[in-house]
Amino acid sequence: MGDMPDVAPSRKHTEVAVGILLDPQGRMLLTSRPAGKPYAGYWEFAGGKVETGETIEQALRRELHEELGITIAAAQAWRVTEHEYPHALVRLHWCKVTRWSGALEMREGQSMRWQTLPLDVFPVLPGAYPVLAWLAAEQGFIGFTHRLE
Ligand SMILES: Nc1nc2c([nH]c(=O)n2[C@H]2C[C@H](O)[C@@H](COP(=O)(O)OP(=O)(O)OP(=O)(O)O)O2)c(=O)[nH]1
Repeated sequence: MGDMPDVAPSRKHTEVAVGILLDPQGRMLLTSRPAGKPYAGYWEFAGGKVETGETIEQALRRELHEELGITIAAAQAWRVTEHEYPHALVRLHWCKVTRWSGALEMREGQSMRWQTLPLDVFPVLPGAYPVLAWLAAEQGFIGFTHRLE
């Protein structure tokens, strides 16, 4: 045990850093999951798995650079959620990102949409539903946040 990195509180979770990119008008960036990944074609917030030794912020910076070609300024951890999928039990570390440099490029062949509530993209990864509810509460938005069919 002495050599184990003191990062993940539980080994059974996959730690994921997720970025809620917000533009100056408060719109949120949603991207579609590329072919070949679980839930391909589902809409999500950009991000990905934390690698050994990385902080959440480092992982988010790496993922957003790899996926979107941007370099983010400081990201602040906002909420943490968990979701159980058939393929994995994930712990999602949600961060709001309002400042970045570089133009958005879809480096993995994804699609992107700037969205306001209610989202018009469909389907959305179920692991993102709770965060949509919190964003709605923050914005004073009442009603369904996303389509279910
Ligand atoms: N990026 C992202 N992942 C989410 C969201 N909601 C949600 O449940 N997840 C889950 C889906 C996946 O199980 C996990 C993210 O893993 P991933 O497979 O996309 O990560 P990755 O890009 O590092 O993948 P890879 O290198 O293994 O291909 O988190 C979300 O809004 N954004």
